[in-house]
Amino acid sequence: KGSSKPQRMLSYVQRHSKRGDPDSVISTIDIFCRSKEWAMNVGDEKGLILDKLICEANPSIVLELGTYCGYSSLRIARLLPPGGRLFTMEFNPAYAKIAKQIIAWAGLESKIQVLEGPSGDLIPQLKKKHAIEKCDIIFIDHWKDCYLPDTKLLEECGLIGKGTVLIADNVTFPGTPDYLEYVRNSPHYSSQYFKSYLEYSKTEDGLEKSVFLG
Ligand SMILES: Oc1cc(-c2ccc(F)cc2)cc2nccnc12
Ligand SMILES: [Mg+2]
Repeated sequence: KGSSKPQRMLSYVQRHSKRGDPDSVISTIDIFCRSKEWAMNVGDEKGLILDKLICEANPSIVLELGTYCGYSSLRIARLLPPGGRLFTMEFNPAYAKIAKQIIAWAGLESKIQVLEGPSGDLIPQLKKKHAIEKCDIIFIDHWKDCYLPDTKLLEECGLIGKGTVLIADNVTFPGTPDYLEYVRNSPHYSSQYFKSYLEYSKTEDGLEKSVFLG
């Protein structure tokens, strides 16, 4: 049977990072991914850009599409103001299970809620089930062909309001052409590309920041 990469990442975190210290957990995951096994976290280079965008927006409610092992959940939640909340959606139950343990190890479980299931099913439940009005920031980092349909669904559900900031990972590699075309050509969004590199690699990638204008 053997272990999975997420399981090996969790073990490495529990052995090499300081419990209750999100920065220690984040840097430990980056060391694991650089020295042991590459993994699809947003990573430290794009992560620094994400940090800056989160701090600038000072968000209360953040939605993340694509939890994986919880790396970006930690990056986001550690910067939230008191009372701020992160809701993160993960389709893969094995990933969600590991993410919850990494989030707990880092001591951020009170700020993060991991929602398991397809984002297309979970998004329409957010308002009623989680008393969410509008999202301040939406970090999109799941399957590339879901970026655009989920953005349209979020608009239809009234979860995107004037000033909502969409931040999308991997818009260059693996690439999300239909999503980019939409946010860059829509009169309702003001978009900006932050050039960087694919996590733990030399390939170009970047984050697209799109502000909803109303
Ligand atoms: O950041 C990412 C990178 C990759 C990815 C795929 C193939 C490669 F060769 C390299 C990197 C996939 C991802 N899927 C979901 C969310 N984020 C991802
Ligand atoms: Mg990604």
